[in-house]
Amino acid sequence: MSGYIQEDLSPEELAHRARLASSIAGSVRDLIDATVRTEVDEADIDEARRLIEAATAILRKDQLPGPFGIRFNTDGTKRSWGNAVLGRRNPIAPPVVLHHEPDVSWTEVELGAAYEGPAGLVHGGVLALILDQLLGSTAEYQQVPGMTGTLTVRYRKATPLGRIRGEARVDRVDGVKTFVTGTISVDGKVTAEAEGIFILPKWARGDKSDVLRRSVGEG
Ligand SMILES: CCCCC/C=C\C/C=C\C/C=C\C/C=C\CCCC(=O)SCCNC(=O)CCNC(=O)[C@H](O)C(C)(C)COP(=O)(O)OP(=O)(O)OC[C@H]1O[C@@H](n2cnc3c(N)ncnc32)[C@H](O)[C@@H]1OP(=O)(O)O
Repeated sequence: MSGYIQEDLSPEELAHRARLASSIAGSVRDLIDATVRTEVDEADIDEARRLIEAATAILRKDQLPGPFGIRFNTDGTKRSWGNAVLGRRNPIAPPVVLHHEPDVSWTEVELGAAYEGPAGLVHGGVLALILDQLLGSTAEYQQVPGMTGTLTVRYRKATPLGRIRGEARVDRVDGVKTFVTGTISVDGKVTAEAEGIFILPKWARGDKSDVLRRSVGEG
């Protein structure tokens, strides 16, 4: 399967690239929030556009031919820096930082104006996006990874924009299928519940899944 790349970078080089990735993505994320909320006049919009287009031209000077892919590091960690939820380099990603404990994986993330659905509330698709990754990464961390086969979300209460907490646990494993449950909560109250069935695809069964199972955690 293409897009999975082994890269041998020194820890110093990796740390350096991580800093660069986070800094540019953070600036663009701030730009997205500023764009959603700006009230400036046309002259300021024109000036801002000129500067943004100049910045884009600088970044376009040297580009990957396609998406970032998933890169495996020598220490066994991997980088999914283009990932839509976790991607360190991806300003569309909230970004979600996952914490894995023996029985539970969790995240706390601040969702601002760019993630709005109903007025003042988090878009349901954004919650599903976060739950998909959280539940999928939980399965991966427990060494029973898979692609999302089915994700079911029950929205119990509206989720206001701001700080949310996600939690997930592996419920059971049945052959190549891992069943994971999770919640989104705000101020200790559950606003959404999910169940995901993660399936190890045929192409990743056997020896390849051993490689994958050893490569957990984001570098
Ligand atoms: C270097 C190696 C790398 C290997 C990587 C491999 C896997 C891990 C991938 C990622 C893990 C990492 C992190 C996870 C974190 C992220 C979460 C987000 C992940 C995504 O964003 S991912 C994108 C959205 N996702 C898709 O793009 C899936 C498209 N789809 C397919 O790729 C296939 O459709 C697949 C694989 C789902 C199944 O295909 P298949 O041919 O392998 O399965 P097969 O027929 O063998 O069925 C086996 C058993 O699963 C049952 N079954 C089949 N399909 C089901 C379904 N949909 N729901 C419930 N159960 C289902 C059968 O009924 C049978 O059950 P039973 O054994 O009981 O009969």
